[in-house]
Amino acid sequence: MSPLEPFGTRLRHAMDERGPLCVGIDPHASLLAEWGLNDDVTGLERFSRTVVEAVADRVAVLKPQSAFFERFGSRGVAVLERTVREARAAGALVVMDAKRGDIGSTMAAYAESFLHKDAPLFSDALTVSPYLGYGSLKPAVELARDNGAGLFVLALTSNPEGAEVQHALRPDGRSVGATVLAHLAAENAGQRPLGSFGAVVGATLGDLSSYDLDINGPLLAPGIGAQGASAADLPAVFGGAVRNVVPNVSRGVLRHGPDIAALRESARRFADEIRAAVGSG
Ligand SMILES: O=C(O)c1cc(=O)[nH]c(=O)n1[C@@H]1O[C@H](COP(=O)(O)O)[C@@H](O)[C@H]1O
Repeated sequence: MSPLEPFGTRLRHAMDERGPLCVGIDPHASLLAEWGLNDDVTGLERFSRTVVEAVADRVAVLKPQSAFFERFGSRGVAVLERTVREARAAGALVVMDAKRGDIGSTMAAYAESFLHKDAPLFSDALTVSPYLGYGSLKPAVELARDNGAGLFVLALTSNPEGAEVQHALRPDGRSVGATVLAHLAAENAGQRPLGSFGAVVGATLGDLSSYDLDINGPLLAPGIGAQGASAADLPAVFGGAVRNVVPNVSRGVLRHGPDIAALRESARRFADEIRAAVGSG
């Protein structure tokens, strides 16, 4: 197999072709019940297959949330492997939402699990936490680079509890979140058309003009739909960086299942709202 182009390059092309929407695959127990499925591995598989069938051939990114699969043990993880494979085969990029973060030596093993091209769970990108120190992510940065993959580093998360860590001021007067963004900008310097090392920045956060979001990398923006933000909020939150935003919607789309046409229609509506708010090109 020929080596993959860098994640940032592949993502930019996918966003240009399909629009920037990322649909989350979050098989909450409550959603399985709403879809008339059992809260077991069979229900999990049915749910995930349905989402992939509905949207993997039309949205740029799918983001499976690993915890919802892990809770079923090894059989759930096997479903996650198939979900990743099938979503990628249908042309979507897969961001594995596992929010890993550890000291450098064990971070390397987490990176091997998701970012090595021969790993059963190889994904185009992985969500990671920098809160053991940004430098602890170095093995993941290096492995991602070697394998054409990317990272989304939690910078300014969508949940209200994040502020006590992310807004905390360092001795140099900069906030912790701003420092994470600065590290990412350095990682992506000179990369065209887009760097592979993204930040997670909640769409729920209001005006972020005091932060430099211009990291030359993608900004994964959860919070639209169930958490109260809307596509119309994106320009005010992200300013000039809005062109690099990958808005994530999970429950806002998933609640329309299990009907494939209804899932597609919901994803299309969100994609249209995003296009209207952000503009194309
Ligand atoms: O990394 C993430 O994906 C993430 C970061 C964050 O700050 N906030 C956040 O909601 N997420 C994830 O994004 C998804 C949001 O789901 P909905 O609120 O259902 O759209 C969930 O899978 C969350 O775990």
